[in-house]
Amino acid sequence: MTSEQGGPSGRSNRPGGVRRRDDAGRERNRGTGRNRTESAPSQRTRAADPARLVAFEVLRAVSGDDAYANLVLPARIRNHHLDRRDAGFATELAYGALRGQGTYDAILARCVDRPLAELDPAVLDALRIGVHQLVAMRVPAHAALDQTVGLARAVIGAGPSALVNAVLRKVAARDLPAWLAELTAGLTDEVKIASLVHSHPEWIVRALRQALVAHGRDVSEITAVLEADNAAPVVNLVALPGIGSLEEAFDAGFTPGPLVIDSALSSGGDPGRLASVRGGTVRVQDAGSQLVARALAGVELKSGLDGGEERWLDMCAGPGGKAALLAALAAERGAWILANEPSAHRAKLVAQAMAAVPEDAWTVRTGDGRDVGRDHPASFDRILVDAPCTGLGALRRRPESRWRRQLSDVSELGPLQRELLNSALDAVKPGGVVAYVTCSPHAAETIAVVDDALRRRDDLELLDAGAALDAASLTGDLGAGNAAGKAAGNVLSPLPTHRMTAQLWPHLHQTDAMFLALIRKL
Ligand SMILES: C[S@@+](CC[C@H](N)C(=O)[O-])C[C@H]1O[C@@H](n2cnc3c(N)ncnc32)[C@H](O)[C@@H]1O
Repeated sequence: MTSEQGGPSGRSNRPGGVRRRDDAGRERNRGTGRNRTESAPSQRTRAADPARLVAFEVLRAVSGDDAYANLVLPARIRNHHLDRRDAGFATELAYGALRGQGTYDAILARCVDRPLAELDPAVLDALRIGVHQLVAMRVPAHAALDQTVGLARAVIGAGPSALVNAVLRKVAARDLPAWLAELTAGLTDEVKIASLVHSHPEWIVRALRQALVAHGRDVSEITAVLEADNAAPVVNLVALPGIGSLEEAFDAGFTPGPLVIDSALSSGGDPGRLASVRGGTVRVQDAGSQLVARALAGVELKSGLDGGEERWLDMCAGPGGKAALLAALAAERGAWILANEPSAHRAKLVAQAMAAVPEDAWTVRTGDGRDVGRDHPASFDRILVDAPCTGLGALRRRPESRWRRQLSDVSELGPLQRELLNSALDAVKPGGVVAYVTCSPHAAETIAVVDDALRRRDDLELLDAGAALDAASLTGDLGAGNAAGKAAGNVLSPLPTHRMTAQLWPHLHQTDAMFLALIRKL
């Protein structure tokens, strides 16, 4: 099926031609009466296709200015007035080229006569965009070549565009399976092979393999984990309980979320077009985040025997996703929540996120969570520590982060994670519960941190986080408790304490890989 595009991006970038893109991003040219694959490079596309230009600008901002793709992309789409279909094409191209960078650079290294580091970074970004179209998108090779060469000519120059043309022609000589066979020929190291085939740094492949075992799963699941990281994630919505409604989202094509109440999901489209999302009563939030927040809210307390209102704390609240859901849940049952965040800018985002919730239900504190235990000892019934972490469980949402993160980040974050958890354990009332959460399954950021707390203190008891997630879910059988893996026959792990913690996985639950431990103070 093809359809004519309206708006500025539907106009031809070439004299005499009208550019059309179908659902798969294929383009058809009409009106020039010339077979463009036969024309010389210098006579081909002279201006950049806006969708490809947007993808290129995103890659340049990410590699040149350390920008975040998910923040840059929407602004560039707006600047270039892309319609919905072009925006989808640009998103797939930018995110795909960023996710696939490891594999694509390995392919390019075989097609360029010098080390890639010696290329102009802009040329390298144009090449990555070209490779993604050639090996991973349903774009005809001639369109991928012509348009990428045209882009390079328009934004970098005629000389570099000739290099781009020559290199991409070599890339186009093989399809992806043939390239992968060539790249991995003679290799026996499973980590190296997975790193090349699934475009993850080797240290992350190693860490995710270890994380599977540490959380009681089988290491053979690594392929599914890496594939899930490379798939475009669905958009999840949450209607703030007692405040928001999903009716408008359902009318717009979202479907009810299967995992958690008051949620919806969609595989495409911009949720920002919904008035309920713009008004903040419905929010974009991964189902895993919703589940861990609801699990904490649902757990039975042995504190609060004084009969007063429950006091909750979100110790690391920015930018406020879980704080907003927790605040709405707190408001429903007459509780109050303090949302703490050290960064003033992010603290403002937290207040904005909670703005739809009655304001007597919440307060924002701008400060270091490590001080809260000292400043407010034994003061809270429920505390969320959504600790700063490597984010290795959310790689599908942050396409560039796998290339930015380093092994050293894991050990650098460890002391902060431990201090925050310890501060929360000081701040919680006896009988109250602390949820320690990360969007990373890395054993050093999850069970090792919880183990240390349990070793250092004798006033703690671990609750069954898997059961709490099940109770918070619609299905009741998530199988996220780490005991589930043990039952599945993995004899290496987990240790007895680990069996009480829980780990969600993108390949199993279609959520971010959130870790949850629920710790009660005795
Ligand atoms: C994983 S994010 C939290 C995400 C948030 N809960 C949400 O759902 O939107 C971790 C947050 O911890 C904050 N943070 C960093 N150092 C901190 C500290 N010393 N005390 C408290 N929070 C800290 C970061 O600024 C960041 O906003």
